[in-house]
Amino acid sequence: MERLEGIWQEALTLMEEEFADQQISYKTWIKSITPLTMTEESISLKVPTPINKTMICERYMDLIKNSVFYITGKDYQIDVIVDGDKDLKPLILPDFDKEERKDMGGYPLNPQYTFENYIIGQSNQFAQAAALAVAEAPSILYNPFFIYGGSGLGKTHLMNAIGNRVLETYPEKKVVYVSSEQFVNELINSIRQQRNEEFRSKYRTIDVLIVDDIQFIAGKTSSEEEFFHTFNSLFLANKQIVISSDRPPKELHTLEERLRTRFESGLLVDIQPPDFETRAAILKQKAEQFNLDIDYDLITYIASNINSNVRELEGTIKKITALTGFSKRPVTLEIVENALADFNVVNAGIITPSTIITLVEKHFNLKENSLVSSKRSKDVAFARHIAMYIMRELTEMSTPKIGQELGGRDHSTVLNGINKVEEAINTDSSIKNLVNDIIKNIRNR
Ligand SMILES: Nc1ncnc2c1ncn2[C@@H]1O[C@H](COP(=O)(O)OP(=O)(O)OP(=O)(O)O)[C@@H](O)[C@H]1O
Repeated sequence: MERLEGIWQEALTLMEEEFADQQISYKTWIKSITPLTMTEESISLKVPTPINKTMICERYMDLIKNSVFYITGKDYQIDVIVDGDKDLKPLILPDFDKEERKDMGGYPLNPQYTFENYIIGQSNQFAQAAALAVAEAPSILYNPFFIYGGSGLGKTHLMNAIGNRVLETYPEKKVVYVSSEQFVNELINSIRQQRNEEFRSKYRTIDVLIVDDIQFIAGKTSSEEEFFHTFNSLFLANKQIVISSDRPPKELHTLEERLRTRFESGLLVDIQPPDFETRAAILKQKAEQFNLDIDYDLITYIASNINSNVRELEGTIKKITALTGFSKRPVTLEIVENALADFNVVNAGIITPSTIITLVEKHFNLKENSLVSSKRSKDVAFARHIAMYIMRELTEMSTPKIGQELGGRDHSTVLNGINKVEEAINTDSSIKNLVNDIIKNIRNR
């Protein structure tokens, strides 16, 4: 047994390297394995759920076998056994007629939004891997699952992809996708029509509840109250809850504390604006989707002019398609510039964190890299706070990402810095002018 444990530890190290940035998948499928027994020919491994077994057998068997072979020089047979003691099987309701789903309310899922056509890059791979894990094993892995990020970065796409995949894999499950605005409207109508009970029973018999843009519920007391009860009853019944928001729960300032705590109790993932390669890949995919014949040079030209929002990338492709008259006319630079003009971005240049850092340092006459250093002198700390504030204003970066850019500071330090600058701007007009000047310089650089 000791030998097996040693082999397994080494195998884990090898396998972890293979997963590189996909730590969620590694933890979910590989780290959860317990080595059980070993004979001359075979090794048995224990996994927590039947879904883990399926995933191991279908996706990761070669990886495991190869890693064990690399360490032992022997081709062991690998047996996978589900841990019989834990009843972690997903709750499956009795037969559920697909037609009935139409009566479940909520928006219909968008069949165009799938995992297959979701382009993965550095900015979203963590969110995508976690979303896929949730879709493959609802109620088992990450509950609630909370996705946050700026507008147009693909949250709705991922949420729908989860719903579509759940229905594909578990057609008997009741999946409801709803925006928080729709939830609020339905609640108000049900109160008006004295149909509260109907509303409650509808929302409390769902297997997977997907709520988009939860920020709109924050501050609406009776809706929060109702949502809190819906959340609790689903959660206690081991049903999957997926939530999206434009910011992390901590920054939903008007949200009741108890809801915030509930949201934070599951897995929080963020989606960042896509990097250049991802933008180019998304544009390429969208161009194919619209049958657009466009050179890769022009794709990269668009990718370097639109730097934050996937919706705008998509809009540019749609505009180009319209400008070419839906004909097979080749796309020219002129057409592209024309399309980009709509988004007011031609030659606007990209505002990167390092541009902001450099210009703030120059403005305060600080040495290069002062803001990312560990220096905490008053003037450096003040300039750093200004940089945090400006990053929040001019980019779509989340506070953890801003912290990362500024020398690995944590989310609460960034939030604190931004709050200080906000306060100063509101009380001191010279600081307001100073910040505005720096922003102007960054924009006109
Ligand atoms: N990684 C991606 N791959 C392919 N398409 C994407 C990707 N990310 C976003 N999109 C597309 O960009 C458009 C906008 O995305 P989506 O509506 O999901 O954004 P969102 O984050 O929900 O925005 P909002 O907060 O404004 O509702 C959609 O058409 C979506 O398909």
